[in-house]
Amino acid sequence: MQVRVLDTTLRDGEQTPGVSLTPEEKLRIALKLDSLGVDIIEAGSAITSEGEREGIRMITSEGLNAEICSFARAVQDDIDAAISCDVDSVHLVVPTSDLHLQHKLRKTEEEVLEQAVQCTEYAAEHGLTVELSAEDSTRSRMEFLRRIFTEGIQAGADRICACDTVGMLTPERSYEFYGELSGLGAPLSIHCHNDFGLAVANSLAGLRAGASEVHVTINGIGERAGNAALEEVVVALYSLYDVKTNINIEMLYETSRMVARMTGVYLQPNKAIVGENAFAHESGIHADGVLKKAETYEPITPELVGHRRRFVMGKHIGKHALRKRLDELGLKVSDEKLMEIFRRVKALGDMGKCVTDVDLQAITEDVLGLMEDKVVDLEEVTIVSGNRVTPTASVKLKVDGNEVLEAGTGVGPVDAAIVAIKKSLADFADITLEEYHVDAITGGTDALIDVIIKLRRGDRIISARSTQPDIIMASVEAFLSGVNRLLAYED
Ligand SMILES: CC(=O)SCCNC(=O)CCNC(=O)[C@H](O)C(C)(C)COP(=O)(O)OP(=O)(O)OC[C@H]1O[C@@H](n2cnc3c(N)ncnc32)[C@H](O)[C@@H]1OP(=O)(O)O
Ligand SMILES: CC(=O)C(=O)O
Repeated sequence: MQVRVLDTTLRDGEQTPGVSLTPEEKLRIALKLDSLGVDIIEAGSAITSEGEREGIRMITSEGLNAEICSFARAVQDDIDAAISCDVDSVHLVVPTSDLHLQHKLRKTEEEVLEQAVQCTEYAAEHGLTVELSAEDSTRSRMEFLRRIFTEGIQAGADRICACDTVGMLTPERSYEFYGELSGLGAPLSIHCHNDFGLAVANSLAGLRAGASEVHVTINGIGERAGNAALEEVVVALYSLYDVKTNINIEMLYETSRMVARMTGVYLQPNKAIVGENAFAHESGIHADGVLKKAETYEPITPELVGHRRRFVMGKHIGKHALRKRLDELGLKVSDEKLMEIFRRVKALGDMGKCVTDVDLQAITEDVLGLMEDKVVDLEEVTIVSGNRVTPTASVKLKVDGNEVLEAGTGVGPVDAAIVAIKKSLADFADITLEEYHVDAITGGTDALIDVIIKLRRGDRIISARSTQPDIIMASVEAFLSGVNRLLAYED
């Protein structure tokens, strides 16, 4: 069995409140989806706006492998708009529940049926592949649903789709429901929403019942709680049901990240398959198991979906994972020192802190006694800054026992201070600042400032950190801490 994938990230996904993509962004995502291997790209809803049509046209003019589809209501103008974008197909949507007919369309079943048939004929006559879709089908009368699909197929619909528009199915009902629609004479598609968190389970149940196409979005974005997530459906089919799709599974993680970046809808860390924690391990028992045999706590390999495994340091850590991380950071320690580092990591965890690599390096260097004799010590720092002066800093340092006085100017007070320190050390060691990152941990102008820097000396790169309410002092301390650690390694 092979399942076809219709990706609607660019249509239903873009209907996520707050998301709108420019034509160029749509094109970039479409190119990615095409290389991912989706069979059909629902590129948008051509009637929506001029920009939407421009985006769809940009996509159709690329000659992609995927079929390019536009959403259309059962309205001739919508189909004409789709035709003007040169799409291959329309996802022609007709509400079918009494609720939608009476309150939204204010039409009878007969009127809607006629509208659906006419629009199907019109689209087919204009050379479009037609996927006739019933909106709110899972709250519709089965008899009417079967009738609209049967007459739609007679009118030229190539495929039919039943939408669980507000996510009302359960896996059991989905199996029954799609089973009843799977023998009507055209391939059946599934379109499930995630209002009860069941979109993926319902999609899988419907596919098992005989549907052959599934509508999904990257990261499960879409209206309200979203749609069935492509990555979850595809990997479940592959790993749990032994069912094939044309998706290049190893591109799932990069595609997920791209869509998150471009839509601004970022993932919760525990998102299945593509979340940052999907292959991360902190607890000692798990990490030890994974180090010995990854399958113990990983149902699939991270490489399968283009992700990566991570071991996270914190309260639940065990010694095996700690040793591994220290090895990766190039820090060699005895069993006795390992126990001391282990104890300190646990103590930080008990204080509610997460332990970053910078913290782990600092703890290890302290335990190893690398920091006992600081080569560089700050005696004084003075800053002058304002709207009519060039930011200037003077520093007095003790460098290897000798007093060094220097001054520097910069684009701001932090830059001036770092320039002055670098000048003080110029004759002593060739150290360069590779990265500087600053965060305000708490809110307000009196916030705690967290500065993380990366320094290089030759081939060795280290990170250092300082957290203080004063951004200049945090920067100076982080810099000097990094310098001392680099110099300590020299010994
Ligand atoms: C479940 C889904 O995801 S449906 C897809 C949702 N996507 C969109 O809405 C795409 C973006 N939408 C838009 O840009 C606009 O809503 C447009 C251009 C489609 C229409 O805009 P407007 O003409 O201003 O109408 P508006 O959006 O206010 O109302 C929708 C109209 O379409 C009708 N309609 C809704 N669905 C359908 C349908 N499937 N087939 C036919 N008519 C429909 C409604 O009854 C209403 O008609 P009315 O004006 O006669 O009352
Ligand atoms: C058509 C569609 O997106 C829905 O019914 O959910």
